[in-house]
Amino acid sequence: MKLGRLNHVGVATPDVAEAARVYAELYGAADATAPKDFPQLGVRVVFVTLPNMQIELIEPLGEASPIHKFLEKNPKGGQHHMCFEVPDILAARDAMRARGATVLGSGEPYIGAHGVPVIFVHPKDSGGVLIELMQDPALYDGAGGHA
Ligand SMILES: CC[C@@H](C(=O)O)C(=O)SCCNC(=O)CCNC(=O)[C@H](O)C(C)(C)COP(=O)(O)OP(=O)(O)OC[C@H]1O[C@@H](n2cnc3c(N)ncnc32)[C@H](O)[C@@H]1OP(=O)(O)O
Ligand SMILES: [Co+2]
Repeated sequence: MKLGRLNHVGVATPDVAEAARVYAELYGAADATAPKDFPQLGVRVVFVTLPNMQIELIEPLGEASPIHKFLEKNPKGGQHHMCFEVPDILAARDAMRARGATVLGSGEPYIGAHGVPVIFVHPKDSGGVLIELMQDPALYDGAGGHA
């Protein structure tokens, strides 16, 4: 298993609409979706699309959100994770474990905001950077993840 394309950088923020305004007005990155809630993932999301990748602005939906603690520690928000595409998410999960990394949660891939299965690798395994691995959408056949 080796990393493929950088799909997105996740940025935690207390207010995705306000963060999207900053990327549009300060950087001219105005190709952004409307805020959308993903209650099953515990986040509200705006995708800012750039020529080569996306910025995924994420706001917590309540205290059970996986980014709630991060925002408690960083109230103004900050860079949260990087997401790379992989050709086979189950093979990637197994490779991470075989190489001694900690796959978060149950380790079962689940459907992320892009509609394909994802897993997360603990930040302690990558020098303090939380890594999301995403099934390459072009190679997704509908298998390997649950909603
Ligand atoms: C939009 C949907 C989806 C997509 O489709 O793209 C997403 O990207 S959603 C993104 C949010 N979801 C996740 O992050 C899921 C996986 N995350 C987790 O399981 C947890 O958040 C975590 C990474 C295990 C952290 O656990 P938590 O309980 O929130 O905090 P702790 O205080 O226990 O953290 C332990 C340790 O890790 C450090 N940490 C926490 N978050 C990060 C981070 N984003 N980047 C780097 N380091 C992080 C934290 O500081 C602690 O360190 P120590 O104090 O040194 O132990
Ligand atoms: Co993400």
